[in-house]
Amino acid sequence: MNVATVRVPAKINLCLGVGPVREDGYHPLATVYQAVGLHDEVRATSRADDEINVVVNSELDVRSELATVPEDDNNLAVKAAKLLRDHTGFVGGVDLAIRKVIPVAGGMAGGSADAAASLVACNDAWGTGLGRADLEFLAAKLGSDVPFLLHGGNAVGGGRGETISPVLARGSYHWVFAIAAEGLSTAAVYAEFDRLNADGKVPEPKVPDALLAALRAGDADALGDALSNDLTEAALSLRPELQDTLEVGIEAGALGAILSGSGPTAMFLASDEQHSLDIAFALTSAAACADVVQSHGPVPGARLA
Ligand SMILES: C[C@](O)(CO)[C@H](O)COP(=O)(O)OP(=O)(O)OC[C@H]1O[C@@H](n2ccc(N)nc2=O)[C@H](O)[C@@H]1O
Ligand SMILES: Nc1ncnc2c1ncn2[C@@H]1O[C@H](COP(=O)(O)OP(=O)(O)OP(=O)(O)O)[C@@H](O)[C@H]1O
Repeated sequence: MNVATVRVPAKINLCLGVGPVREDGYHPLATVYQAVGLHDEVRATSRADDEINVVVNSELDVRSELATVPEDDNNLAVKAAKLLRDHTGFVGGVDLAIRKVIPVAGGMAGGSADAAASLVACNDAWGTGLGRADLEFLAAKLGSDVPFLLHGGNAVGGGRGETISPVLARGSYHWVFAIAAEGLSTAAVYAEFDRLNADGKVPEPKVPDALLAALRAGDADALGDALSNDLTEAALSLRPELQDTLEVGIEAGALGAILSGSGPTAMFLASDEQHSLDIAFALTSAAACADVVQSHGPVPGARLA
């Protein structure tokens, strides 16, 4: 019996450019990912038989959403373990234990993070010895965000999000996250994007030059101005009250304020630790969300603990 524990971060999209829906139902993206310091943990304990089991628990169960995380074959961490086993021909099973901190259905890629962590943890516990490139290949099959969660740091995402390329970046950034009481379905937000754009022509997405320049310079003010998210209108159409949450952070002087991915988490850029506390305080006082979390990025991707 071998045990491997992996810590994996959440992601945010500093920009999220969304193009016209493709024939396979996915949308082409031009995004810059950043991994941030909210971590899930996945522990893999190898089994001699062929069972793959999962249990999920959390010390931060602020929302009923945790109950919606499946403890069966639908869990993305289980899918990852099965994919690795099929790919390598390994004979044996695993018990997976997930400690969730990343908000569920929060637009921060929590499920994708657990899938990335499960790949790394099982690869270690089973001794299957796959390298980075093979793990990234499997990650792309599991979901659009999964390859980035292996990678971590900052990266440009293309294709449907699964193609990762490096970005020149410096600086560490202070973030405040407003966690909503109820999650939003990623598929539903993309469907709303299509509905809202049914009449117009959606241009091919592009990462804004101003954002890349801000990251190269490590300039938090410029980064705040350059944050963007093409899913904003769709997410706000499904959840109009998120506009109020964004405004509370803006009034508290956030350098930038957007929704994280498909939402409903709102993210605010602060200039330093004290500013981050001020924004967190304003959000809490205004009861603008269910929970407030301060964090920083970039941080590394899925790693053995
Ligand atoms: C919103 C983001 O988090 C931004 O990084 C991602 O685009 C979502 O990534 P994800 O949750 O890993 O998405 P997947 O599990 O691959 O897809 C979930 C659903 O989202 C929609 N989807 C996802 C990615 C994409 N580029 N276009 C899409 O239309 C599809 O309806 C898909 O069925
Ligand atoms: N390990 C997992 N953790 C969380 N959710 C999971 C997991 N496995 C499957 N799911 C399912 O996926 C749904 C979406 O959860 P997730 O937390 O990944 O959303 P998200 O963070 O909004 O995703 P993204 O940012 O990638 O769009 C959950 O409601 C749950 O049903």
